[in-house]
Amino acid sequence: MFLPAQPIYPVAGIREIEARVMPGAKPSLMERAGRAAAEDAVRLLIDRPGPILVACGPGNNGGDGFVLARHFRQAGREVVAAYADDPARMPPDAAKALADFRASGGEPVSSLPAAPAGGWALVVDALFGIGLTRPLEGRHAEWIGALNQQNAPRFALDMPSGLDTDTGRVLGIAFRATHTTTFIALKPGLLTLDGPDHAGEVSVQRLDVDAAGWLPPLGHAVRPSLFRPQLTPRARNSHKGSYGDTAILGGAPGMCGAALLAARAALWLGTGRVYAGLLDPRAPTVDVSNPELMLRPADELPEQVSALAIGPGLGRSDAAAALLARSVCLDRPLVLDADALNLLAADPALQRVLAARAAPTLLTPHPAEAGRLLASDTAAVQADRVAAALELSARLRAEVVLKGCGSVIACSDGRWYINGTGHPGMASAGMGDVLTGLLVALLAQGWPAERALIGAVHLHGAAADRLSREGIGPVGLTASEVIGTARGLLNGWLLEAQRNGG
Ligand SMILES: NC(=O)C1=CN([C@@H]2O[C@H](COP(=O)(O)OP(=O)(O)OC[C@H]3O[C@@H](n4cnc5c(N)ncnc54)[C@H](O)[C@@H]3O)[C@@H](O)[C@H]2O)[C@@H](O)CC1
Ligand SMILES: [K+]
Repeated sequence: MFLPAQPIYPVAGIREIEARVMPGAKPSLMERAGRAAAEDAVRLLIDRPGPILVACGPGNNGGDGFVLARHFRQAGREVVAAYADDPARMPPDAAKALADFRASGGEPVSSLPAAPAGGWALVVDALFGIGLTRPLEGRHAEWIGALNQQNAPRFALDMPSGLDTDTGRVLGIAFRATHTTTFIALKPGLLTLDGPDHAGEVSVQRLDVDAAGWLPPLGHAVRPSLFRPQLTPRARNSHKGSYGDTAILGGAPGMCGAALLAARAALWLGTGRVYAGLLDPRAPTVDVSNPELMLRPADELPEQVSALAIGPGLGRSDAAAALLARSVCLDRPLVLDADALNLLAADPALQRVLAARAAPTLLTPHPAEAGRLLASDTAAVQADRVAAALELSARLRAEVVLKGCGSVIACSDGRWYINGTGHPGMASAGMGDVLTGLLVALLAQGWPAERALIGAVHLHGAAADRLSREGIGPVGLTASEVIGTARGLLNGWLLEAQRNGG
């Protein structure tokens, strides 16, 4: 269960590792890649007889395709390799892979053949990998369009062609894989933005390369092992003061629900005492479904809380701005969400105060909020989510989660993570408020900022994933439902850690 975290490298990192490993590599990395991919295909994808279509491109990704095609030929499968570029311009390793394919009796065809009567057993995309530099067009784009129409498992080698390796952006058109086998290590483009919709299931074939040994990674895929050290049993001799006090600030007129959702999430995730400070003068004084919560006017909150969050339902009134300015000055772990981020974006002086805080600051923007904070826009943020999250983190000296498909967590020292849990059913009202509540609960219980952020983001998505496996979502999943399941998952992990000697 607590699998080690996997490193993620952008193109430059993969190239650096390859340059170090390749000179002495026997068999060549391409030979290893093609063979490993063929093994994955047999193990995971091919469930019927019939021919296999391999579309090969002009570079080394095409070379991987020819190695895979040769292995299938040698295993007695019928293979059609399609190749439409100039063989004279192939890089040497790929040219050798083509020659070996020919030596095995294969001969590439130069146009994409129509599917046989019974369909392809497998469609393999070996057109482009990490060397894609511009949008696909012309014949390559047509081929991808046609491959995407095939009623067969679709298998991408290293990257789905057309998907930018570093950012997950589709350049023109991209292959829609049911499975991607990626080589050496994960790449950000497989995990964020359009990546998950195009990569399908992802497996990593390391090709006997110890990537982290050659180049220490800055990026990692989020795994529970990253917060495993926090999963320690509660002491029997403890009391509610042992698990922190937290305050959620927000709840302007018409938006009390947001603050109450965050407060409920903080309570259900184990905080000792939870205050909700509400701006609405007509706000309820008790939450009848969670009478444990202490509801107060926003300006009457105790200042000695263990951690606080501001933003859910905050609005942008003068009172909200004053509350934010006060919160930033408290020497406590602080989560900023929603309109707290929008108010901060409009106040450069407050940004300077925030960046000088000694206690941890955690920001939970969606792309539009991140765009405002960076004085750019949503499109610019989405164009490179990892870079945007890192820039925000460095500028404001904060731990940041940039929400969205493949949430990116950035730390102010340059390390980053991409989360893989969650699904589109989470695109619904109140989901962000619940994340804020989960996060502040972990902070109040003493989790260090980075682990709390990783833990809350992972847990939030994992709870939604579990619910959708039970038929609750993706359609119609509500934020309230995530809270109870998140609690169940955290308790399950605690138990498991305990059983394993935690
Ligand atoms: N470098 C190596 O030794 C290894 C590479 N491997 C494979 O090789 C891939 C990288 O190989 P390459 O660097 O040759 O890159 P690719 O094979 O991804 O593609 C590069 C070629 O495509 C062209 N190109 C880029 N964008 C294009 C576009 N939009 N339209 C038309 N042509 C375009 C480039 O000019 C270049 O000729 C990896 O993804 C992996 O699959 C693996 O075999 C492992 C070892
Ligand atoms: K590919």
